[in-house]
Amino acid sequence: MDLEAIPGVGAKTAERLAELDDPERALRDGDVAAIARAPGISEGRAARIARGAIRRDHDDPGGFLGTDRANELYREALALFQERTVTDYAARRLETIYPSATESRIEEVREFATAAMDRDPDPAVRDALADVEPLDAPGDVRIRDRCLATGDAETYARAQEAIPEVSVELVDDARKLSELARGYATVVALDEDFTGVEVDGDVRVEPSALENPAEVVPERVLTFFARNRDSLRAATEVAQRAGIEVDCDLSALESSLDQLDDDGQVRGDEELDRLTTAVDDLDAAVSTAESVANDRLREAIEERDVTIEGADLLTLVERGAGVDSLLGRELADEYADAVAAARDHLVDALQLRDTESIARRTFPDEPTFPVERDESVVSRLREELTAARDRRATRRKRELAGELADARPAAEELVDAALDLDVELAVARFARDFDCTMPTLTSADEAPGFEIEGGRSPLLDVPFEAVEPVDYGVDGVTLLSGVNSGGKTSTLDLVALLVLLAHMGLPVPAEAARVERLAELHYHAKTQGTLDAGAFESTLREFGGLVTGVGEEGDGETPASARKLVLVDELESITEPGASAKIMAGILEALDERGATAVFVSHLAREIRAAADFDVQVDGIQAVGLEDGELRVNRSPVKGELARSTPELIVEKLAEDGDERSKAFYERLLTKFG
Ligand SMILES: Nc1ncnc2c1ncn2[C@@H]1O[C@H](COP(=O)(O)OP(=O)(O)OP(=O)(O)O)[C@@H](O)[C@H]1O
Repeated sequence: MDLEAIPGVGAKTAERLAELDDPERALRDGDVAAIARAPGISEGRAARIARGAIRRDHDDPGGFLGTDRANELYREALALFQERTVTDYAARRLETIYPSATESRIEEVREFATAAMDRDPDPAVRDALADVEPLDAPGDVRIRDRCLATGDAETYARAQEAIPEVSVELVDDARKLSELARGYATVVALDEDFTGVEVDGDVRVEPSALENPAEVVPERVLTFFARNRDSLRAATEVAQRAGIEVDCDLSALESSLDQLDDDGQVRGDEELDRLTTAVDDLDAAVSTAESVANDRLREAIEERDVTIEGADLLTLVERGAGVDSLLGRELADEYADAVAAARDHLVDALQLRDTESIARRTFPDEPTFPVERDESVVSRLREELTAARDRRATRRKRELAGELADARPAAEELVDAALDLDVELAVARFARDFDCTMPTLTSADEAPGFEIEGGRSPLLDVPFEAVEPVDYGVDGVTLLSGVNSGGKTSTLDLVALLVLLAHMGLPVPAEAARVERLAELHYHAKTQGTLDAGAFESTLREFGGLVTGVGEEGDGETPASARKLVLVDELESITEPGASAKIMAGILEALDERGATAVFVSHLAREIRAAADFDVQVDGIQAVGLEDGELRVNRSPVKGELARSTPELIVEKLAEDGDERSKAFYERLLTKFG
């Protein structure tokens, strides 16, 4: 894959990405977390790269988000999904979903989202997801008790590549091989020529070892599964609870994982545990056995009156014999009993089997007091037990690694499926939390503009339950008038949000929605206060560029602006009211000529309409009345109605309620609003 073909990836970034284990897979899967593991690539950048790769796959020119406010709303929309993920992976992965103008991309996400909406956001699955993480491939396993040996330079290089966990040694003769066998517990010779060479130590000739690395280093497999055990267990639970189909025998995987401890050692093997405990407890058990013998013997001696004839005593003294020979003569049976008890204790305490006969020789047959261990026998016993333990551990490691080696791809699939489920569940929760539907996308020829029924923005500053549904549809250039705080800005936000979600391929918070498939969304937020001359000029330039499509690509037949949705909030505040009404009228005329869809929120709707040379559509967010000094508002704009402003409403109220004399004054005032 040519990484530099991805939009936004230059030579340097391509080099960094190439350092990943499998950059193609990461990019293909939009795995932002994996891409961010490349050196010097932040998560934000990783998300941009992943989006770039998707854009390349779909021939998507990008650039849907035409303004800062559009971009800001996209971020807010994305955050609503990200809040509903459990894993970091899923949160990052969601960043690959972006508003696109390309049908195939939108369709791809729509298919995914439609299936996701059927998912049941079960809290138990949510809990299980908390421990699922992308699998970590340990690259730092180093095995020091084994080495590979070869006399061939090419095999040497292949071995280093295939099994980097062990050291590879160049050997040309049996002498070198035997030197190695002294330094390593096991030497695996890779050349057929070494067959039959007599060398002391564990030297195996295995010419096919490089094809089965797991047999030489079962630790590779075991460490991988040990490191990822928690994540795999959690993913297993997720799969079981959510009923995800994976090509993996989950109970076999679970039982294999149960046999591993955190550092990749085999656990739960009785024989291995017995041998390990025997090695660990050997010294203590020998000391206790010694005490058993001595306590018994001391007791026996204390209980006995020894009578010895003078002549015998004399012989003993003359021979220089010690008290031991007296013990042998007088207390032979008691000594034998005491030593037998000590030997039994040792064999029982350490649960010895194959090494029982060696263990019994720890205490001598010849009577002595105190009874003492034979250190050389204890050493031999230790060696035998340690070797048996290591043999058992290696065998079990090989067996378990054999069981697990083939399970790795399935394990990867399992974790991927669980992580992907988290992304789906975030979409499912969003759809449920905000009563969503899948929007319809139409081409401008089929139906231009947008049509929203019962849209409710989750971005409002009121709890979602309190959000009143809004119906609104626009096709062409429209002015949106409305009472103060009636919800004009909120309506633009709602329209922009729905348009963005629809172009992301995601469900929208509305009873029904239809949106024209657009190339760009230009949403201009309200300007704070009058602009100075410079800022005014640059804003005007921006609109100039927008309406004339300068520097932008059209598709030849339709002018570029025709596939842009333009949303503008109170542009009048950029300069004095008289001038801004004229400017806005001019912008609307230009947009109208190009067949664009645009909604301009303005308090100067009347003035703009008067200044425009075409019949501008004016819609209004109407106050239904004043209640206790508070406006009651119909949040759905009424088509073709210029909304009465708040001052007008108050004048009207005074004209109705005032006394006869002042009433005439208010009525006259009211006519001014015309
Ligand atoms: N659909 C709705 N449901 C419930 N509350 C809403 C809705 N739309 C708007 N509001 C409430 O009305 C407030 C004012 O809305 P918004 O700022 O959109 O009005 P506006 O007409 O743009 O105001 P201004 O005249 O100051 O520009 C919002 O902060 C929100 O609390």
